[in-house]
Amino acid sequence: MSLAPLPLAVLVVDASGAVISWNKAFEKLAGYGPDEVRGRDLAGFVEFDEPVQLFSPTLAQANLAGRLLCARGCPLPVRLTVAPQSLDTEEPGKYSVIVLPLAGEAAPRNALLQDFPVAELIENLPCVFYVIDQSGHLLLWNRQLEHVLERSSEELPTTNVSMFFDASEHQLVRDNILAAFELGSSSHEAELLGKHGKRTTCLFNCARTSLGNVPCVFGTGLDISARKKTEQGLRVSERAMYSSVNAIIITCCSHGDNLIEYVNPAFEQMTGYELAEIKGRDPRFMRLQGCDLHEHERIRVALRGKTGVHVVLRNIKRSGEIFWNDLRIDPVINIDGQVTHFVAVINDVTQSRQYERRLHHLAHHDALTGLANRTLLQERLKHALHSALHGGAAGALAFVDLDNFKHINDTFGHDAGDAVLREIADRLRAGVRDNDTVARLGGDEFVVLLDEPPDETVVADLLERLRHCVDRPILLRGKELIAGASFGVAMFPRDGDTMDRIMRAADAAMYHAKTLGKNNVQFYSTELSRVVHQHWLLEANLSRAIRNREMVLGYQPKVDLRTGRVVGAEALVRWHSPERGVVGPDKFIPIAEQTGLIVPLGDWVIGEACATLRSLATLGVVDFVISVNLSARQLRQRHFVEHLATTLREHSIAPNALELEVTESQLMDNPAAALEALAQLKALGVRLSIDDFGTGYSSLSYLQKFPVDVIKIDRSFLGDVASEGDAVIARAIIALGHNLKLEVIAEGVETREQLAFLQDHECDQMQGYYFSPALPQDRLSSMVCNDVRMVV
Ligand SMILES: Nc1nc2c(ncn2[C@@H]2O[C@@H]3COP(=O)(O)O[C@H]4[C@@H](O)[C@H](n5cnc6c(=O)[nH]c(N)nc65)O[C@@H]4COP(=O)(O)O[C@H]3[C@H]2O)c(=O)[nH]1
Repeated sequence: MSLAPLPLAVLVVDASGAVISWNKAFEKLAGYGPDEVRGRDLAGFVEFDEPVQLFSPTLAQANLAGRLLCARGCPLPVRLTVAPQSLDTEEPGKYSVIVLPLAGEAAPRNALLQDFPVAELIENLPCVFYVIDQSGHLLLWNRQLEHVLERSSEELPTTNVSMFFDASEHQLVRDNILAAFELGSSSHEAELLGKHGKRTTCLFNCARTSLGNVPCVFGTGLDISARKKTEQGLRVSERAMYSSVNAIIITCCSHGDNLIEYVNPAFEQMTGYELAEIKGRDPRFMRLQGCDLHEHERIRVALRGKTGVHVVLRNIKRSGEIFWNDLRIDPVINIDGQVTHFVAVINDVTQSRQYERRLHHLAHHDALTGLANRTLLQERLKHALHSALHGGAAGALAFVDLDNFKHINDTFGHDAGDAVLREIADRLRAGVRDNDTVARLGGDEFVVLLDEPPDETVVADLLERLRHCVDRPILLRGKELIAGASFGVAMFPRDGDTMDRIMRAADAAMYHAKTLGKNNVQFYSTELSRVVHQHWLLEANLSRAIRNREMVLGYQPKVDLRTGRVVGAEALVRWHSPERGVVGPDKFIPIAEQTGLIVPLGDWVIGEACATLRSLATLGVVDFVISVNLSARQLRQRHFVEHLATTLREHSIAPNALELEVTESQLMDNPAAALEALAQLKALGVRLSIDDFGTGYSSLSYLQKFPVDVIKIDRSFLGDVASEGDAVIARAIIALGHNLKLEVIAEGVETREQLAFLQDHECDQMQGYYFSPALPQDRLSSMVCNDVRMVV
């Protein structure tokens, strides 16, 4: 081991105490030259306070006090540490003696420093070291600098140090070196550039000195690249946080609470609160009391568990305005793994929330009336049914169908219809409690869902009251309209334990209310279910029957009352059902009307009647008229006239061989629309007849305008022609028809007296069991071909 660089005074002695080696520091401390040390004993230099047996093989370490006998003459109090050089196995029995002056007696610091191995130290410094002359060139440097600059030691002294930096920093570097020369010291940060692109940011600290009278600056450059990078990163995050459009709150939770430490400008702008006034407060001061409790609980749990959470809730701004927050809270963990802070990012989602709500409202409400729509009704019914099935409380569902809506709509137009629907909606809504639901399913179909009514009597009373409300006149453009409504009610779970069953039961009850003459309230019952079931069965079978051609036409002859000749026939449809036998039209025509099946059925009847006319024509029968009954629904079909023209053309039938019978009530339902439809049919050339005349309330002015050819006296007026009442009406109808230049036909003629009456009053034609019921086509053909006549 070399003792030379050690700053402490050290001697190495053998077991006899003879000095084997020593260092410069010892010479310095004792004031002897090497020749004066060599060959002497330790005892020649040191006086121990107590006599000691020093060097035994068992000695581990000894601390002793004594005096160093210095060359200067005065003994120096010292402490000696003696230890065997046990590691040096080559030279056993050697001991190190470190001589330390006691406090106050230390050699001057400079003296120690002079012995310090400065060159080695500089070389191994963990930073850049340099000495620069006034021209800006390096005089001295350490390995670290070569390494950072990626240059060899030959290149360094020839380059001005400013060249080791980016051009943008040259001035800064020069200024700082100059400052050190002028002011004694300076410090700055700059980035050293390696020859091959390496960049090292250093903190330079330099000071003025001189080497052999040459003024220079020396200093160190500490690599702060990593710190710079972190600082830079922090600055970016801080900036990002500052300029984020999302509001950010940082809270501190180190002391078990959660208090605001920082909010960014976006937060201040969003809430109106400034950092200064809310710093140190718990962010909960902004919450809307009593709302979003579930969300607040989730936040509480997350904060306690030091985890993240995402919620959407309402808070209050400084202005008192409530706003919707999309709030994401995340913990911030320090290097020790402790959660010290939480960062909350808030997005104001008030607008999108309102938009969502609006969409939700639109998706769940009827645009015209604002009532619940089918979707919302189903949701509420599902919920009510669930409570009924599991909680035991019953519910009631009522279907409400307006009785006169179609008439109002057709007569007064759609605007009036809409106004009526809105008014009815208001009345229904006003008549129930807040937790009940009133819905509109479309058209004039309303539904009332009663939430947990006490019993059926209460339901009946309430719906009866609602019915009265709906039945009150509605004032529209100075006219009083009455909508009237039929109510069908199902109690659940008694009448159904699924939504579908409940709806069907209420629908069935409403259908029943309609058949009972409308404007009444009917509850569902099992008996009703049977009737309705029959109805539905019929409905299902009817559509199949039309497809399977189970329909048959009968033809009731029409007789000229002057000649007794058969001049025409009325086509009457029958259903030859494989299960039920022959079913009369009274049973199925109303169902066909309700379901719309009347349209394909009516088309079939017209086609069939045309085929019969064609077959009669081929038998040479001309001037023969077949009439068919036309339903109002057919008449309303948009392309009915074109369709009819096509059918006539296809069968090569002259239009005036076909007569269309429309009932008086159908025409008067919407006279204006009827007038237009009849005019188009007339233009086509077909004959038109008003059926059941006298049963409706035709206004004479309309009657004059309708382009009809025939009026048909309803058979109820021929009941007892002997009675003055019936006879008067029948006579008046015949006279009226003739005055309007129309033919008059009597239907349902059964007796000789009726016939005589009609002949006496010059009625033109008759049909009825007196002469013939409806006949199959072949029998009609043979009757007409054989000119079978009624005896007149
Ligand atoms: N008591 C009595 N009745 C007689 C007499 N003579 C004929 N009748 C019956 O009176 C009804 C006359 O037809 P409607 O008034 O047009 O009344 C028809 C008509 O409104 C409707 N209908 C029949 N076929 C069709 C059709 O193809 N289309 C449409 N839309 N309705 C039809 O069904 C109703 C009933 O038809 P039907 O049962 O065939 O009953 C027929 C006929 O069989 C009689 O002397 N005494």
